[in-house]
Amino acid sequence: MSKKITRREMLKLTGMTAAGVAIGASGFGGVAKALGYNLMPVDDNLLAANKVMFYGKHQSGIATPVQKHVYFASLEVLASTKEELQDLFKLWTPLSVRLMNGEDIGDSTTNAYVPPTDTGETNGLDASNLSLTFGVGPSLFEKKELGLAHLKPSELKELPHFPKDQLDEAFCGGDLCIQACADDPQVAFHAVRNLIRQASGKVLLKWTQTGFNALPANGGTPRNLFSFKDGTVNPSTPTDFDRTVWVDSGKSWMTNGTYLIVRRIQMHLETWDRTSLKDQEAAFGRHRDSGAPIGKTNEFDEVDLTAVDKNNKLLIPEDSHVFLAKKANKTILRRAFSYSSGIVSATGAYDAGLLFISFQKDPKSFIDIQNSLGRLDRLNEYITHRGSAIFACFPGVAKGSYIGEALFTTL
Ligand SMILES: C=CC1=C(C)c2cc3[nH]c(cc4nc(cc5[nH]c(cc1n2)c(C)c5CCC(=O)O)C(CCC(=O)O)=C4C)c(C)c3C=C
Ligand SMILES: [Fe+2]
Repeated sequence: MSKKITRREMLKLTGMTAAGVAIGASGFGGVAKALGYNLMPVDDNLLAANKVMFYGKHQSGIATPVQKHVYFASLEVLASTKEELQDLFKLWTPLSVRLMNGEDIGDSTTNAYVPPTDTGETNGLDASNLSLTFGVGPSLFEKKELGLAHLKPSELKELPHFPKDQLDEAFCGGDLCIQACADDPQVAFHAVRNLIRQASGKVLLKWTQTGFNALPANGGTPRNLFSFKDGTVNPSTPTDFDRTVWVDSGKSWMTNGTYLIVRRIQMHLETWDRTSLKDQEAAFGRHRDSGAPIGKTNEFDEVDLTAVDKNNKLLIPEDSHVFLAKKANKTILRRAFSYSSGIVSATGAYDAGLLFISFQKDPKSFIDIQNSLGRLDRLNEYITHRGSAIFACFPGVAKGSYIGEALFTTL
């Protein structure tokens, strides 16, 4: 059985690295071995209840059916060499498998005089369909000390300023991200908390956001805080995902990876709640209760942008959200969560809205859709974009490999 790394021992390890102790060409792995650690891969436990697989061609948390909760963390990297960062991902790999198995990150502590290895707040809970998705932001490649500049994909650029953006730096950017999704909020939080704790001195939390989804018992589309079904038109088949989400083979270290775009969008519930149902439906271009396109009956009926009423008036208004989004003729995977984070102190309004997360093989698809929504989208009256970040999500991890290996082994 592999020897687990306790926090105290980890502090010794990270402390040594941070202090610049010569650790030789084999880096962290060498030090770990010398101290008696076994960084052998941990397996997905096929018998674990409510479990999402860690290993695979693609990372979890993308094609994984959306869970009830998210804990999204954007991180600043403090590691000062590429090897240090690589070692961090090597360390996070077996810990992530354990977390997604619903296990503690280490053996339970028998010595009451040291802090427990695992923080412990998920004791008694199962894996709760935890998924973990790791990505790297454009700013990581600008850190000269890491020497990664030549590996930055041309698609990985900070997003342009969009009309109506009112971004708050407190919810923007990041060198790394961890998207932890689970059906229990404490399981998602615990995963990020323990990964960060074991990475002491290597990363700092930059910003975080929790979110939730109201998943109907019959498995239907969740409703957002404006009460509309959100996520109806989305890729669903493996062919759709190949077309829309996964970076094609031959595209360097990003092959089988994808680009994650996150936008923290405040939804002005007070204004919405004073709006007539007719105007609410006109803003989206869909009926609220059924989720059907205006003029149709069923949620999944085709959205026909040319359909007219008896007066030859477009059924789906030209300035509606759906009309403009569809008009861009680009596809993305939307995997959003609602959020509620108290109030905006300056106004007393709800700080609530949508943690919009999309995955696409090329960020240009998102940019084209957002530009199409632009100043015209009737929804703009009710929403404000407050946060924004983009991350390149690694391909999936093969057993025996580690998160991000393709990036670190490309010359
Ligand atoms: C740039 C991409 C998009 C942003 C930002 C965005 C914000 C946003 N959307 C809703 C609610 C709904 N969006 C719906 C459809 C829809 N939205 C986008 C893109 C963005 N939305 C696309 C590509 C589509 C699909 C268009 C199509 O082809 O039909 C819908 C309708 C139901 C559905 O298909 O999911 C809703 C509802 C909110 C509240 C919001 C910001 C807060
Ligand atoms: Fe939308």
